[in-house]
Amino acid sequence: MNAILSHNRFGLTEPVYRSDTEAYGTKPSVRLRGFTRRFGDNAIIDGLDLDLAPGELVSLLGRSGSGKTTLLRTLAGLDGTSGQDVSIPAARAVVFQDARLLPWKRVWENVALGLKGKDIRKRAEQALREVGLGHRLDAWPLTLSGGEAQRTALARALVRDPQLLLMDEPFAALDALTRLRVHELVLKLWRIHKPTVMLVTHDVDEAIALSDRILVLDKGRIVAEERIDTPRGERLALTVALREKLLGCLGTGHISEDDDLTVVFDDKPNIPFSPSDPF
Ligand SMILES: Nc1ncnc2c1ncn2[C@@H]1O[C@H](COP(=O)(O)OP(=O)(O)OP(=O)(O)O)[C@@H](O)[C@H]1O
Repeated sequence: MNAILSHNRFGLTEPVYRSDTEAYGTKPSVRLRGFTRRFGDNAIIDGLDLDLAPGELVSLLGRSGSGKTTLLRTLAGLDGTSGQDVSIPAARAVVFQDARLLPWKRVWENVALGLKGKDIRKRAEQALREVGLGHRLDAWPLTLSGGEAQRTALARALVRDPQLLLMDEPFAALDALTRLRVHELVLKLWRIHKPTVMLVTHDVDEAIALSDRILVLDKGRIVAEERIDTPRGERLALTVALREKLLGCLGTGHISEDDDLTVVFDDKPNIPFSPSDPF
């Protein structure tokens, strides 16, 4: 069980205890039925059904070109969904792989960008404190480290109090140690604010460490799904077993299922090799 404070951005009240695996609400936060997205004649997303429960943290794995970003853009409302059976929350925020900060605006101004109403600086300040950057409010983005820039992007998303937080490989450009620290931070913030999260990642271990559920997308369809009930603190042993299975679903990301995976030697019989061999 994790002791957290009940969610009120401007006045933290009594603690609420919530386990990692507590059941979520029954009414989905995100619901797609038979969703299709075409570019020309190609159905990049092909008749997809998807439900995300409120407060659920779901990772989306898939080879390059499988449609992950296209799906994320749909959930962000950045792509046309008209005439389709799509239900997404109104309050959404996106964190991209690059922090996308405006270099001519100070850190707090980047976080406050587009906010309306009173106490905008105060709200930005509060969000920046939450990501551990209360001391860099007036800094210029170009003076931030990669991890700090991504934390600023996270603060900019959080300050909007999103019901749905979408993240497109937000940790990919960070070094291994910084990535682990930002994982911890994201989990801490997620436990406090409980947005529904869709995380696009290429990193199977990251998906196992963070998620309630992992989806594997291939050619615009969900081809594998793993629900993880093991508490996050106890996932190391699980990782070893589950990563092989998920890597099997993914291939290497470079070799397609249609490729001929047979090597022919002159003096030996055909030797098949596996997409997970380290080439
Ligand atoms: N605006 C567009 N016009 C035409 N084709 C597009 C457009 N956007 C995406 N595609 C195509 O849709 C397919 C899926 O792209 P998408 O970016 O969703 O894949 P992805 O799984 O996120 O890949 P990656 O892991 O490499 O980022 C690709 O073949 C891409 O070329």
